Amino acid sequence: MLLEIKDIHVHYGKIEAIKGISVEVNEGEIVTLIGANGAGKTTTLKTISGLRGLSSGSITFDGKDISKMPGHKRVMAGLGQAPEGRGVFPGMTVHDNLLMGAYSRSGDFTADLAEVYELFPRLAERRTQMGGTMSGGEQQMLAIGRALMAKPKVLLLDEPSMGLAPLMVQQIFSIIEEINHRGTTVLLVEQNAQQALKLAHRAYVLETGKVVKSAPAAELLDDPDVQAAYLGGGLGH
Ligand SMILES: Nc1ncnc2c1ncn2[C@@H]1O[C@H](COP(=O)(O)OP(=O)(O)OP(=O)(O)O)[C@@H](O)[C@H]1O
Repeated sequence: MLLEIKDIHVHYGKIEAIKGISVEVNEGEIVTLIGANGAGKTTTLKTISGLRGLSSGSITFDGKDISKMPGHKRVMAGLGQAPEGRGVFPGMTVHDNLLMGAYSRSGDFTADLAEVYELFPRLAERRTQMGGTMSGGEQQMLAIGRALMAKPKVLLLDEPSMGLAPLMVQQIFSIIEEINHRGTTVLLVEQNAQQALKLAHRAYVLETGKVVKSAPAAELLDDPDVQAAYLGGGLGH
């Protein structure tokens, strides 16, 4: 197993937001965490990336306990992050934003830059444009491209579909699929349960800080409870 989150508890002050969540991600998989607003998806992802500390439980990545490792070291160890709200540097060009993604690496990354531009032709067209003037979808592409520049073993994605038009969501999701085909494992947090379940191999359903279901994604797409709660009242897919 590449990434193992074991019985983590996370607090905001006295409030326990995550009440014992366990998630496993195997090499080569796309795993998704779905759930309503406030279920704890983002907090779980932030805890994995090191932006929040945990009160108890453990996170093991690539055979090492990283529970107490600082966030930037987790990136260097191979946990790539494209944060919620994108985190693009607005006053830097697209190109420089991408180069920032490789800051922790040594050696030549020309081939990786070329691959990111190949995956995202839109970024290649706009390489001299300022990050802050890109559209929401383009900024999402840039955030993912920048994360890829660190050559992650696992890519952590926090709601990449947020605020995007359906066509752009489809584009982003098909690029995520392609990134996975090329060998990167993906852990995806999504409100858009339908799209996420279509893309992922396995999924976890979170409710109020706990996992209430975990199963192959295709199974959850057909689960009447999941359909009623997260897929538009079972209107099909
Ligand atoms: N900075 C914070 N301070 C206090 N409580 C917080 C903070 N961030 C999140 N919470 C609380 O933690 C719980 C989990 O929130 P979280 O953002 O992880 O959920 P989520 O499933 O990602 O939802 P959303 O899709 O709305 O982001 C919620 O009850 C939320 O109010």
